[in-house]
Amino acid sequence: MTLITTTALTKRYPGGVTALDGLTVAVEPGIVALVGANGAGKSTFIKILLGLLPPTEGSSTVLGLDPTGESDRIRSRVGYMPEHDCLPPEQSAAELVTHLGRMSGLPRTAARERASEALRHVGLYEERYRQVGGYSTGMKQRVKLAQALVHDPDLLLLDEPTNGLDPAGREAMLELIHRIGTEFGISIVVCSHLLGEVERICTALIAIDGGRLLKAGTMAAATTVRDVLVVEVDEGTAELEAALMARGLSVTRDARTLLVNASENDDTADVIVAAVADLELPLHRLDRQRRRLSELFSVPQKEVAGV
Ligand SMILES: Nc1ncnc2c1ncn2[C@@H]1O[C@H](COP(=O)(O)OP(=O)(O)OP(=O)(O)O)[C@@H](O)[C@H]1O
Repeated sequence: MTLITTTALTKRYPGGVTALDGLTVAVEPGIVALVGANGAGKSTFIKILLGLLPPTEGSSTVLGLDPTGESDRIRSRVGYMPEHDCLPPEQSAAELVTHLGRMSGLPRTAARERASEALRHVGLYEERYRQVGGYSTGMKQRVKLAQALVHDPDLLLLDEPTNGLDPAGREAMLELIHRIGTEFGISIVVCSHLLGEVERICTALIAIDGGRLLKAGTMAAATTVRDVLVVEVDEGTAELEAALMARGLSVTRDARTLLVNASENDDTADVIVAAVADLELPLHRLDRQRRRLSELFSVPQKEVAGV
């Protein structure tokens, strides 16, 4: 079943801001990156999917359900990690997550057990009876993730889960999200304005810009390879550059990396390997250059529309 669909989804806030503007997407299950600059409309999109906000126009489905009429059913199957810190400081993580499990409809004992389990998954089991107010930012983010997981959802909507974290904390959070998505088989939508980090852990992408769809599809398609081969040798870069040019290849050099145009000749990789062997150089790397996700946002929108 398609995870999320939207048709011409539009949200205009009172006061005239158009946060979403005719967004049409269909997303398959997996770990989905919802990317866009600050103010692009990501939080608005998530809130509409949860049924917390009505759209001005258009429609959507989440797990086949309609957020405008079936938001209770959606919230029983979807876990939501909001962007901002909204945790009561005097409660322990165990109390808080149990309470939110109860609110999701779990009986008391099941809520307590599920809360312990969710806190174990996010690495807070040992600390679960401490007051949340004394937690670090990383621990607070993990509590928010645990409460999103407590009722065993089919889909997690995570709004900027790495916000406020230092590089090590971000890395750990991304690893955790990836593990939850792959080991538990839960679909996840991760909102982020940091392209590099979602590029690594997500299988699909929805990119929005000013409330409009910039691109949607698999991450592999979004970062498709280019007709450029990347060559690195441990020594002899200049010699190799000259040898490749002598063999008629078009080469540009970027420090220790040689970028070789491979669009005109299928044998380019073979020619490179032969040149490296002739010069008896230690080959360190030879592969196709991938397009980075960040490049999506640095090209004019009309160039991307047809991709
Ligand atoms: N309740 C509101 N009333 C009026 N305008 C709003 C409201 N909420 C959001 N907006 C505006 O709608 C636009 C999209 O906001 P939204 O929060 O959805 O973007 P975002 O991509 O999640 O950004 P951020 O990452 O900064 O939260 C912004 O211009 C924002 O100022």
